[in-house]
Amino acid sequence: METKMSTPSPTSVIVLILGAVVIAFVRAIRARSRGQLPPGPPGYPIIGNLFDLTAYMHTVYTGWKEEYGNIIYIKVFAKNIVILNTVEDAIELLDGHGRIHSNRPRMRTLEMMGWTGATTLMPYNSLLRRQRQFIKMVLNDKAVVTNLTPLLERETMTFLRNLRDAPEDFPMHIGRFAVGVVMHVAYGLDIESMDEPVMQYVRRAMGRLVQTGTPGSGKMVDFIPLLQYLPWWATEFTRTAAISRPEVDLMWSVPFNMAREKMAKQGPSHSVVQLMISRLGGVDGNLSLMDAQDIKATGGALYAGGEDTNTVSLLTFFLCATRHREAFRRSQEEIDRVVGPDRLPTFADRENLPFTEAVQSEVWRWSSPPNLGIPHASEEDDFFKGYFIPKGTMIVANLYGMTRACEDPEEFKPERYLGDTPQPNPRNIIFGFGRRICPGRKLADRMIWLAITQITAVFDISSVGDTIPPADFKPGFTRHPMPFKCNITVRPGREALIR
Ligand code: HEM
Repeated sequence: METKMSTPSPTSVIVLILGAVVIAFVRAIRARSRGQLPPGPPGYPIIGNLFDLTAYMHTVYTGWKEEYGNIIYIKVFAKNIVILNTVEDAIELLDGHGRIHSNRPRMRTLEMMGWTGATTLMPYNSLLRRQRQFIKMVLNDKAVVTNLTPLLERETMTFLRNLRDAPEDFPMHIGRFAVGVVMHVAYGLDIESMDEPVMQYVRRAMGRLVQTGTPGSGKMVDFIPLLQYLPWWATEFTRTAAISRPEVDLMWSVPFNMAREKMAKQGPSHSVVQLMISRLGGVDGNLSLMDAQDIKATGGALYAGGEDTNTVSLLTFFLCATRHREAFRRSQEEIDRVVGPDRLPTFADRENLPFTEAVQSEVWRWSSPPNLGIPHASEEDDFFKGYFIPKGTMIVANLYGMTRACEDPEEFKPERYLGDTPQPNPRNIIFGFGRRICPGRKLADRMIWLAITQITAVFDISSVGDTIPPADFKPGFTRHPMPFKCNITVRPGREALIR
């Protein structure tokens, strides 16, 4: 644990806070003098909308939309925040004005926890572009189809087997499936069991990250940067950050070293970390310290970006299958009709299974895995739809709100994507926008499709007795359903499909 920070006196802390307050005030006056900011709820002098921040900002923003419209402005201390509530505005601003709005705000919460350098946190600079290029080489549409299909088929079969053998542990099997795919894609490592030592390191750091919640959802250090200089023992968060840093260091280093060793023995696999090591000249020890750190950070970001989002997607699928039996049965009937009982559905069947496709879409719309996009930041002043967006503004896409801009948003209705006037595809929302759009979206789409479709073909899923699990979710960056139970049984005549 790092304990070496010097301890500031109470006077210097007060001076630091007063300094931040004065800077906030001056910046606010300058911003207002340059143009009209978007509308938003009134805040208090100096602290702005601080008291509006909660762990459920997505529902707050969605409620504000009724009152203030599609583009909303709030301010917390010196930080300008613009919330985008519609897909059209998000595409126009984050994609159309992508040159200006592709940066990330400093996320000091995460930096203090040791995540500096991870793709997700990087400013839009040449190093970030290099990370994304390497990720793209492994996860572009064509590579995902040609190189990763055997991996997805293998991992899905393990998932089916685990569900058959211990159905009550379905949340654990979901986690294992997501880990199996992501560890392979990120590092080229095949994980047999969640008890492997490397997974202990990875899960410890991830557990703390997931608990931390949405960037910008209320940690004071994200709004008063000077607080980062508080001693490690001063607040609950500084203590958490101090514990997290060595954990993240291990999470990044241990699988990186394993990938490097494996590669030295077997040659490079189709994985981002191994590709980066080989292209940056590192198998035989020639990797510079900076490159090594950059590769570790990319691996860590891939794991963090891919594991939890996919776990949440599948937990939500099981929740929906339990709550909405008719939709699940209709999907089963479609698969039975198209594929028959004697084999598992494969990607070759995908275009002939429109209802099952619609189930996947509706799972992602009904509960967008991340409630909010990862914030973008503006590199320059900009004008958008008559509003002034000052340089440095944090721009948040309200994914939850966007997926609810439809008729009966709380209803689970896959039919909304079928027929003559289908509703827009949630895949154009939940993966974010512009130059920072999720680079793992094609992989996520295929891995979730295969898992959902094969599980539907093989298993019956139902409630335990008459208890229908509620649609309750934990707070946080991703939308985890509250723990729930369901019955999972192999359908009669389908036993032989699980090998
Ligand atoms: C259902 C699954 C997933 C969802 C919903 C999702 C969603 C997102 C969103 C909303 C962003 C932010 C985009 C923006 O800034 O506008 C993002 C970024 C990112 N995602 Fe995903 N993601 C998923 C799966 C994956 C997978 C499988 C991987 C890789 C294995 C991955 C890796 C990343 C990375 C590295 C970033 C950061 C990109 C950057 O900052 O430039 N994600 N994802």
